Amino acid sequence: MRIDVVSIFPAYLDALDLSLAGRAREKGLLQIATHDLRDFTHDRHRTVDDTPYGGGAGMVMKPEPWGEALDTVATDDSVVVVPTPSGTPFRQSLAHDLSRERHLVFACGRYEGIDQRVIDHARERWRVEEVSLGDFVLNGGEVAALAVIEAVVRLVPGFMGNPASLAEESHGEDGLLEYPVYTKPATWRGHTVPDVLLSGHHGAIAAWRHEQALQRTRERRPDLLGDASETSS
Ligand SMILES: N#Cc1c(-c2ccc3ccn(Cc4ccc(CN5CCCC5)cc4)c3c2)n[nH]c1N
Repeated sequence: MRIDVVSIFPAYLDALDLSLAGRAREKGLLQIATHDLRDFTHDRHRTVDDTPYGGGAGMVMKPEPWGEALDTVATDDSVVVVPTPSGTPFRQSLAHDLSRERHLVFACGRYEGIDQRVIDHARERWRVEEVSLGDFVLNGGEVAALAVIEAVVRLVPGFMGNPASLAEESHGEDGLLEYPVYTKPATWRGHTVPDVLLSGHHGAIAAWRHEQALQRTRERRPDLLGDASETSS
């Protein structure tokens, strides 16, 4: 897989060198490159924004630099991922979908967003996914790109050291939240580990973990359980 990220703050993505993505790059499973949007401007001030048509606060990112950047970076089989507050909520299902793609191009906006014509034009040439991390407001798309990249890259076949750990994850096939996890010491500041986890009884451990996951999901994310959440025992 290849990932290209276009941003006016490309150094924001340096954190990827520290994470799983860095290891994937070493293993040859992943190529990642960042691009400074200002390198696709031609004026002395390397201008990337202007005032919004129709008025309103803030500035909007100009279409021309984005057009040149995507022309340069994207290829026929690219998927252009655009983080935006108005995007589709990013879910594990989309992470799985994107992990099978050959080339992802992240368009990280700033200011009040990217001129809509950039997205509309991109949809004429590539698959475009406008995604949101959640119902809160960030100052730009870089943080979202980091999160999406990490969620996607860890699903790339051959990437995770222990693929079995992917099988048990939250928001996976069973759609429940993660059960609580423990490690040594057995007692820490007066807090003990649940006896069942020390029992060696794998059936009982699996049942306890499922019940814990169900209880947590009921309490914190009843929406994941559908209509049955109120009535199930
Ligand atoms: N993913 C994700 C995101 C983002 C995100 C992603 C990308 C960009 C690019 C710029 N910003 C800043 C911004 C802030 C407010 C608005 C809304 N305004 C109302 C009237 C005109 C715009 C538009 C943009 C971004 C924010 N925020 N939250 C998420 N989950």
